[in-house]
Amino acid sequence: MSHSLPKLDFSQYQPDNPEKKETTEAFLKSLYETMHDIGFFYITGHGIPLAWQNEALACSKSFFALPTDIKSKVAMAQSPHYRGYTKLNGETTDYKQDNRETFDISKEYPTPPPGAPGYQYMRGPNQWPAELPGFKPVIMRLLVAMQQVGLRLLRAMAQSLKIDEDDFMAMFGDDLGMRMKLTYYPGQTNVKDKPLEHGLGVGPHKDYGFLALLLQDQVGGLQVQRLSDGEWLDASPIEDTFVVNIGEIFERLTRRRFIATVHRVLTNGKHDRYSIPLFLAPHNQCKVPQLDRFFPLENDKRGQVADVKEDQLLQGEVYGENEFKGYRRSHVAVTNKWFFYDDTRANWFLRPASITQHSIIS
Ligand SMILES: O=C(O)CCC(=O)C(=O)O
Ligand SMILES: [Fe+2]
Repeated sequence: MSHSLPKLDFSQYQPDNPEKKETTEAFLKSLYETMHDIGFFYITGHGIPLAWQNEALACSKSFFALPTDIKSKVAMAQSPHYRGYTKLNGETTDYKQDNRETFDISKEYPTPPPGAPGYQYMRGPNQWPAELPGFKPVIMRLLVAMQQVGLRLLRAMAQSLKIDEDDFMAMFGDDLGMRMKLTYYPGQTNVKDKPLEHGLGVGPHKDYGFLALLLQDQVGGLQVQRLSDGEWLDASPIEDTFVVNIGEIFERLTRRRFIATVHRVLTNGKHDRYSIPLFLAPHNQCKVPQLDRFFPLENDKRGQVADVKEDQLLQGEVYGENEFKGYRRSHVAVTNKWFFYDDTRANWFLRPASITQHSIIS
């Protein structure tokens, strides 16, 4: 089968090995061209064992196969850190309800101190299903491995853009923003978890933050919209590869030298599909550099800015505040249950325990 998206071999990228200077340079050139023209590619040579990938997909499948009342015990509504299970059709993309269930995980961070502003609660512990004791180690093993590959890809991207690598990487660090989503897209013929008729697992969208790295099973359904002609290309599954793309904020920071490409997932006619995307973003306190820090406007080749909506602009704003804004909107019930806006302090805070325990909104 031919695949219309480029495939890059990440083992060619060895920036710390002087003997691999040429292959590293060649990799960076292809990376730049790919991110400039298409904004989506597969990576091979990533170093994550196939067994870790398959075991994580199998664990994810076992989780979604649990009865709804068991899955609901780790519902996202239970977590002020926006972690856990979201039921079928629980989120909306491009005005249509998603035909998927998700389970959101991040690194295990300590709970923020009492009185911390709301956005700091994006960090905190995960929820884990007590019924599946083997789940956590297998999922966390993949999360750590994908995070390492993701950070290495970001470093390669900075090098290919010829921007200051240390300056760019300082936006991430230990407290980086990270989110893994286990996803389950029931097939159109699934009678238990019947998808809506519109046939979209997830509607057309650009990812928001910086980098997305995706593991998918062999079913297929992910499509990428080519910028030049609007054509939808299949990102057909290729075993032992990950699919890479960037988010809107990064697109903006590069002044569109790199593009954040629109993509969607079609519901498969017959088969259920499982995928595991990981999203990386700057650390909580990071002030994303002014947009012309890396690329002053006078050197702007494309003369275009990305279409990040005005209220998502990040200039001078703490990244964590912005990320929190996105989550507040996507998961309104979770927000109402856990947070309130305090006019006097002009910020969001966790509701006092007495209120959350008796909350009428669930
Ligand atoms: O499941 C996939 O293939 C892609 C999911 C996706 O685009 C997303 O969650 O942002
Ligand atoms: Fe996406």
